[in-house]
Order: sequence, then structure tokens, then C-alpha cells
Amino acid sequence: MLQPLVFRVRLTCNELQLRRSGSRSLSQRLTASETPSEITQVSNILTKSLAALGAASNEKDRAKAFTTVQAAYGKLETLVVPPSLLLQQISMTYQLPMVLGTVNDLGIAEVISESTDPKGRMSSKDIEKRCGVPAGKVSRFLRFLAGRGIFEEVAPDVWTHTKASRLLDSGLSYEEIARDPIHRFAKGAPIPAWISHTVEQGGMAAVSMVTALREDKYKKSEEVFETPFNKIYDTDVPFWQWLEQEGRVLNMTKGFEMNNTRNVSPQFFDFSYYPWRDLPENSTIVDVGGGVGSAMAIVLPLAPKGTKFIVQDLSYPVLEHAKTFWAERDSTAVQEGRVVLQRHDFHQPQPVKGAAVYFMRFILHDWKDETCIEILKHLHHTANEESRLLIVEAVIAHACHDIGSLTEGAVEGAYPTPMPEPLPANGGRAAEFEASFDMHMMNVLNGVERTYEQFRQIAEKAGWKPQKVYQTDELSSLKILEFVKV
Ligand SMILES: C[S@@+](CC[C@H](N)C(=O)[O-])C[C@H]1O[C@@H](n2cnc3c(N)ncnc32)[C@H](O)[C@@H]1O
Repeated sequence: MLQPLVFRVRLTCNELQLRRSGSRSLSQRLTASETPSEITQVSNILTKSLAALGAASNEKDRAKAFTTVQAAYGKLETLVVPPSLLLQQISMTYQLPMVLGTVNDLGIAEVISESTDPKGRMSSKDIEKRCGVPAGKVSRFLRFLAGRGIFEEVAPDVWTHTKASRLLDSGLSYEEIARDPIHRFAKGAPIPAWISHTVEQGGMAAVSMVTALREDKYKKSEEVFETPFNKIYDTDVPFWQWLEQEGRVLNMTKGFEMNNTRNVSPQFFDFSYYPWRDLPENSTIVDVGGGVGSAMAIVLPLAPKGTKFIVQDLSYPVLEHAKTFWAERDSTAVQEGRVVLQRHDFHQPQPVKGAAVYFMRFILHDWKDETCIEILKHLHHTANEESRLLIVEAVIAHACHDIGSLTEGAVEGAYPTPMPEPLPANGGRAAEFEASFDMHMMNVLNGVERTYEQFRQIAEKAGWKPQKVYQTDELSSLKILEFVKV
């Protein structure tokens, strides 16, 4: 059944190309990568992975199938859409997150949630009455997002929530939103806080990348205070300090709390593949730069009885918020000393000697290699022979299938199973979230998402030897990289 469909798509595509490129014949313009057989191969992968998705009985299989589906339709798009159209379309995709961020900022999801209609519908005019955004703009924003499954247009200019748009509802009333539009993100749900950070500061920094990188200062710098973010926000302090100055630290911290909500963000969450149970009883785990310690809240039930958790962070507001975070989850954890909240700067010597585990999630991707080595040396200095260093970060996979000799001598789990050819080995479209994150880190902090080789190199320079790489969840490239002292 798929063949005629593919053929139809192909014809339409060829017609488009003919119209665009004038007189050259079709056969002259077909390159090897455009051959129908490649389209057929990808279509077959898509059909099979869709069937696997339907048949999946557990989360792991579902995630694997879903990722392959995404990789296949991404590849299919590059094969069927004429390249000139593809480039034009891609060049305007920045509008999508901007509209998402604007709708998130204006509190439109919360307004729709307040609908008194039995089916939860609300017209653009009624939305305007409630929050003052002109009905015409409301319709244009929501129709754009509806194309991606965020809100649904159920009648002309009448909207309801979808599963995705419901997640934009922060749970605050519209009055609360209007009272303090910026700081309310620290008080509401994690997804709106996350979008607010990525779209506003991340988006502004991304938009500034083109002009910033024309200047040598920004093009060549690896410093945390010389980034496109610094240029557009006209500040020479690093992003973390800027958040403190602006009183926005908790907005960001709230976004990271979503890691603790399995149904919202499974890809950040599953640490069960690591053998926590094998740690000796009464061990100490130090979460270096741990934020509120949301990762430790996940590890706590997996670790042996008597394990002590020390959550370190430099930011006073973060540590203050951490008290509330733990009080809401485990009312006695801090009181009884099972969880210790400690102020510590990871650029300084580590005060907790000989811990069983030094854990760091989403820290090294903020820093250039030299600084990472310095941070890891502090941990090396204080660790003992039994200590484990666990780095939890996205591990960037290569897009090519032939990675030469890279796998020689690599530890178990270092390189993921590649996607089937002719899909890119790293999944292409399915790996775009990690690639976007990498750009985000570059633009905001001159940070970097690294490949396994890059992690290995910085760790070895600080005296750590790779042991094994554990996956966190099939959905993501997030891994637990385990090292021991050389
Ligand atoms: C990207 S967040 C990650 C938080 C946490 N590890 C997690 O995964 O949820 C980075 C954290 O590093 C903290 N941080 C930044 N500079 C630091 C420093 N020099 N020493 C300790 N913590 C620092 C920030 O306050 C923030 O909480």
C-alpha cells in the first residue's frame, strides 16, 4: 500500500523540481541520494517502526520505535522535499518556538483552561476579553501551534486544549500571571518555566548568534562571559550571575525540576540502569552543582539504606528553594541529615573526602574543556580508590556509520547501536533535540555537548579512567558515564 503513496509524493516532488529548475530533464537531476530505492528503504523502516510502536508493550520498546519513526520521517522529508524549498522552510522554523514562547508568556493556555464550556472550548474573542491579546493575533498564534498538535481549532477561531497544550498550563490563575509575569515561572509548573528560559534567553541568544559570530571577539572566545547571550543582553557577567542579578534563578531552577516528573520528561529521568544497590551501606553520594537536588530525589529510593546525599550548589536562592523542594518530597530528609544541602563552589577544592560517588548532571556541558578538567581535578584530589565519578550528560553520537577506529578500546556502552542505513547513524531528526541543546549551550555559556571521546579525554587529563557507560532511557542520548581514579 505504501508504494503508490511514495510514487505520488515522488511525482509531486519531481513536478515541483521541474518547475523550479527549468529545462534539465528529470533523469539528469536525480542523484544517488535521491533514488526511489532510498525512499523505499526509508519508507520500509518507517512502516516497520510504526508497527513496532503499535505493538510495543513496554516503555523501552516504545521509545526505541518512536525514535526510529522520527529518524525515518526526518530522512524522508530530506528525500522528498525539493532542496530549495527545504532550505527556505528551515530558515523560518525559528518562528515556531517564538510563538510557543509568546503564548506561554501571555498565559493563553491558562485562560483556555478557565473555559466554562462543557467541552473546554474558547473563542479567540473570549480569550481577548480575558487577557487583552487581540483576537486576530490569538488565532494566528494558535493556528500555527495547532499544526504541531499544540491546541486544536475545533471551529473557526475556536480552540481547545490538546495533551501538549495542557502542559503549558502553569496552574496559576490569570490574575496571578498578570501580577508578576516574569517571576511567576518560579511558582508554576516546570514546563512553562522551561519554555520561558529556552525561548526567551536561549532564543534571544540564538538570534544574536549570526551577528555576534561576525566579530572575532565572540567567534573565537570560549569564555562564559563572551557569548551571543552576553552581546544581546549587553552584559559582561556569565549567564548564572545574570540570573541572580535579575532575580530569575528560580525560574530556571523550576525548569530543571521537570526532571523529577517522569510523565513529563522521561528522557531526563531514568537512572535505574545504574547499579546503585551495589554501593556499600552508609555510603555518601555528593551531587556537585546539584541545583535543588532533583537528581538525588530520583536516586534516593534506588540506593542502599543509610546512604547520605550531599547536594552542593553555589547559589543561595537555589539552596533556599532546595529546602522547599525536599520538604515537599520527604519531610524529614533534611532534618534527619539523610540529605545535606551545602554551599560549595566547584571551582574550589572539594570538601567531602572519599565519597562513594561524586555525581554531576548537566554541569560539564556549561564549561570549556580547560575548566572541566579543573573541576574534575578537584574531585580527583579528594576521591579515594573506591570512589566513582558519575557524569550525567547527553553524549553526542556521530551521524556517519563508519566511525573508524573510535570503538577500539572504548568501554562498554560508549557507542550506541546506530540507526539502520540509510538513516543517519545518530538518528538525524531524532537527534535534533541534543543538537539544539548543544547550540543553546554555545550561545548562552560557550558550553558544549560532547562526544564520548571528548568526555574521555577531559576525564583522563584530570586523572579519571572510564569504566562503563550506562544508558538512562532509550528515548535519549543522556548517559551515565562512570569513571574511577587512575
Ligand atoms: C544546569 S544546572 C544543573 C543542576 C542539577 N545538576 C540538575 O541536573 O538538576 C547547573 C547548576 O550549577 C550551579 N552552579 C553554577 N556555577 C556553580 C559553581 N561554581 N559551583 C557550584 N554550583 C554552580 C547552578 O546554580 C545550577 O544549579
